[in-house]
Amino acid sequence: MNAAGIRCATTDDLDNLITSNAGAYVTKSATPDPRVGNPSPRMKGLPNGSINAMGLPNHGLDYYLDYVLADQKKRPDRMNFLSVAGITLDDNLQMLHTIQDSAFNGFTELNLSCPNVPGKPQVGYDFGRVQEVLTAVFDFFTKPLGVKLPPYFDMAHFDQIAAILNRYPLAFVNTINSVGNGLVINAETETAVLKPKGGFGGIGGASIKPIALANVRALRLRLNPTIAIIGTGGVVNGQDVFEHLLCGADMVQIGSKFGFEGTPLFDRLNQELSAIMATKGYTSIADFKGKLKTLD
Ligand SMILES: O=C1NC(=O)NC(C(=O)O)N1
Repeated sequence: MNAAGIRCATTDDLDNLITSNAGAYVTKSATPDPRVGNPSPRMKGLPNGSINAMGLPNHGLDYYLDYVLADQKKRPDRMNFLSVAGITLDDNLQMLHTIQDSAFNGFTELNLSCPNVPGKPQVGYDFGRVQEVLTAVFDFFTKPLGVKLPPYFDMAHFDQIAAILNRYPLAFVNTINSVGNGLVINAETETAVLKPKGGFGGIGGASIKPIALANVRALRLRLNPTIAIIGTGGVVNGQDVFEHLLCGADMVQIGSKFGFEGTPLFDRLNQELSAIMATKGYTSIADFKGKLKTLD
């Protein structure tokens, strides 16, 4: 499926996704009200990925909630994900109450990892805040909900975030969001390529795959088996999908590459993954999911 933020901000984008061979879709992370986001240029394609400092531009929760409600009426058998990214805890709770009180029966993805709202730290890097948010959310929210996490880079942090997440009835954890606050420069003009935040932005694409796979594997080894894992980050071909699944992902999202290639990507990845499975004699993802071997 797509990753939140990529070709999923408008009803046209979402129509393209539901008529594609993607297994599911997720909507652009919503704030309670429409949001313009950061000034452009705020996203740049790179030779092996992308950098972005979008700043959560979106049409507001009602726009996306209306869309998924209409979709679930038309296609009750299909999975859909509604992403929310409140700037404050109150915004998140307000949006989740709206979703809880609505007829929506799909998955909610609570984005705790947007790196691009100036002055707002990523909740995912403040473990106390993560606990505060999830305690408040699960005080009332009973529908399937998962969290979108930033990448972690320290074994103790994998231990700490997993210990927190295991205390809540999460349907899934989506790991990772972009690698926050990288910097891409144009050496010829001696200028940062993005306008917002002095050019700092989230990095996506092939270069972040080792970080994404590590986070998928570390969390799969630590989270309760009742918590599914969506693997996101660095997927450009069927082998990358295979590697995410091997690390323990139950589903895979594609961001940067989907941004460049569009919906034909899903057909290509499905074909490439099927070819790899056939070569290896696997007839089902269950044959190899989570079965990464180590050298010890
Ligand atoms: O969670 C997010 N991750 C990103 O890389 N960018 C967007 C954004 O800036 O809106 N949000």
